[in-house]
Amino acid sequence: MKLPTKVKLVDVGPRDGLQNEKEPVPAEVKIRLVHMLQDAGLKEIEVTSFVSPKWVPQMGDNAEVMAGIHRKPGVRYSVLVPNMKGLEAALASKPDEIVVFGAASEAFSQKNINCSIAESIERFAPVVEGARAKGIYVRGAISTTVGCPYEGDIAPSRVELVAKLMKEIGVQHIGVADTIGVGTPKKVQAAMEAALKHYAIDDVSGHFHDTYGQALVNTMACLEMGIWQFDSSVAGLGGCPYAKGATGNVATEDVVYMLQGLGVDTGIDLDKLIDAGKYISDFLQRKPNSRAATALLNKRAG
Ligand SMILES: CC(C)(COP(=O)([O-])OP(=O)([O-])OC[C@H]1O[C@@H](n2cnc3c(N)ncnc32)[C@H](O)[C@@H]1OP(=O)([O-])[O-])[C@@H](O)C(=O)NCCC(=O)NCCSC(=O)C[C@@](C)(O)CC(=O)[O-]
Repeated sequence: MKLPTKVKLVDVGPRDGLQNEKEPVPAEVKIRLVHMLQDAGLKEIEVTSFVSPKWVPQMGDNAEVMAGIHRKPGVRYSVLVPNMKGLEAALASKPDEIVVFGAASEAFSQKNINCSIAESIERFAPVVEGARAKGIYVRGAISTTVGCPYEGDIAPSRVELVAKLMKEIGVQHIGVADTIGVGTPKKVQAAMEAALKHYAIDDVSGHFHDTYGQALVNTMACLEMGIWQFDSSVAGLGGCPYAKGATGNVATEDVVYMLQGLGVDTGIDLDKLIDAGKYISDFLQRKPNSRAATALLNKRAG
């Protein structure tokens, strides 16, 4: 089995991880979490989203959080942007990367961003153009690539179509998301193959929620295809407000532990990462949702 020799993890904890929290998480806590993640060696952090605060109140402090970060050289800071209003606000906070986010399912597109897939592409086109004109890298996330909470199974052809549409408007990288964590390895590989019809292997990443405990094995299935970029969330935080019942992303700690065991370089210090996960979990008054973090914290406690 030939695996990639290095893997890039984007920690989406501060954004995807916290967006669904009911109680407000103060900006200073989010900023400290970002600082702990960068100190642990994360090279890209998805910090926040410039969406409507009526839709996702938890991200209403986007500008404050971005302004409060002491940026570390070599670390990229990305933010979600759904439309031109979001882009204008995001540009002021100088992200390295923006993420436009669509879906392979019509129903999810309507619930999440209040428009059809075709309308979303029309909205994204000037966003992509505006960001790229400023030299900002544009990633596209495709939600519900395996299953949708409203439509059920999603065929790979639907993923391929959205990847094609995103490519046509200049999106530079595609994140293939299993929003509700229903995927199993072959289904996830099929969704990835659909995206790879329009994007090179270096421009595709995986974003797996862990609802059914499949996220790590799905990550492995992608590694076997040569995919080397993944989103993950410290302490397994998160979930999408418009995907009821779905749990957080695969825990960054679990992915790092697996990759260390496989001899694949991530540049991440697992001990420091566990500290970051413990910090935010303590704040939220719960245990980290990571098997590796739990085991290593138990070991630390003796
Ligand atoms: C897309 C919209 C804005 C459309 O929402 P809309 O209501 O159709 O938008 P609108 O253009 O009609 O505007 C309505 C109001 O929102 C305001 N507004 C409009 N845009 C913005 C903006 N950018 N920033 C701040 N305010 C904004 C706008 O100014 C107006 O304010 P009002 O006049 O009523 O006072 C809305 O549906 C929305 O914000 N949705 C966000 C949903 C979201 O954040 N979901 C979670 C992130 S996606 C995710 O988690 C999945 C992912 C990426 O992780 C991958 C996976 O796992 O699947």
